[in-house]
Amino acid sequence: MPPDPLVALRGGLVVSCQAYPGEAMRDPRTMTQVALAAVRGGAVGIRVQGVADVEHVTHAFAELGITVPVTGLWKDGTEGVFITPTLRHAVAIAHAGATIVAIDGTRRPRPDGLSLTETVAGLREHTSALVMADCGSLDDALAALDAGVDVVGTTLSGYTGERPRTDGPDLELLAQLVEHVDLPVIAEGRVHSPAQARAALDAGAWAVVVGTAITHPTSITGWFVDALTA
Ligand SMILES: CC(=O)N[C@H](C=O)[C@@H](O)[C@H](O)[C@H](O)COP(=O)(O)O
Repeated sequence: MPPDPLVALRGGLVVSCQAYPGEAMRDPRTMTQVALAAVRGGAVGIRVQGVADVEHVTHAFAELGITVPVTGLWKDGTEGVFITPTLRHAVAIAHAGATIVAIDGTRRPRPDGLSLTETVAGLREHTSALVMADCGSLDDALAALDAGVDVVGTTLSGYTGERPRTDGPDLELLAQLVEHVDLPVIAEGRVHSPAQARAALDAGAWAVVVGTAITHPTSITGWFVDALTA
């Protein structure tokens, strides 16, 4: 059986609460409020970006007695390997309070020259956090399994060149991971409706992460505006 925090996520919705550089909502207090609203709505997990947001959300949860596991990541840059790209970033996110640290789980060279295996080993040496590999293909996820991660996600499908950027979630990749990777598989990326979330669970996802469609008002507004102006 997987570790307890992963058991807590099973069959549920994880809400990713992220604002991008320069946006009005990019503030740890705002993201904490969004996270609290998501928990009130039934989210079984929260995903947040950056040391300050992880600290703020985990402190608020502790004060309020909320035990929902927090997955943390640190985005550094926008090109190539940018999701928790190095061991330094990963350790900082774990020390900020994340129960699960999401890291780039692709086979691309990492900026600090460490392999994924070395990164996972380093994280285990310095912290007790679980490790989620954000993958872009089946080969990524198989390599991540070998590297010793605890859970894999389809997070980077459509963003690394190995898979097409589907309109909705990459259910085909999800099914491949569920069949071939003996770890919990999290569906993440472009889940834009409750029906798509349900389809991901039905395809074998351990849990479903939704970000933009719940927590990014600028994108959601744009979808409506596009519909009105088409
Ligand atoms: C590719 C990348 O940078 N993904 C990031 C990972 O944390 C976030 O920007 C996404 O919002 C998150 O994965 C959830 O996906 P969606 O927002 O599509 O529901």
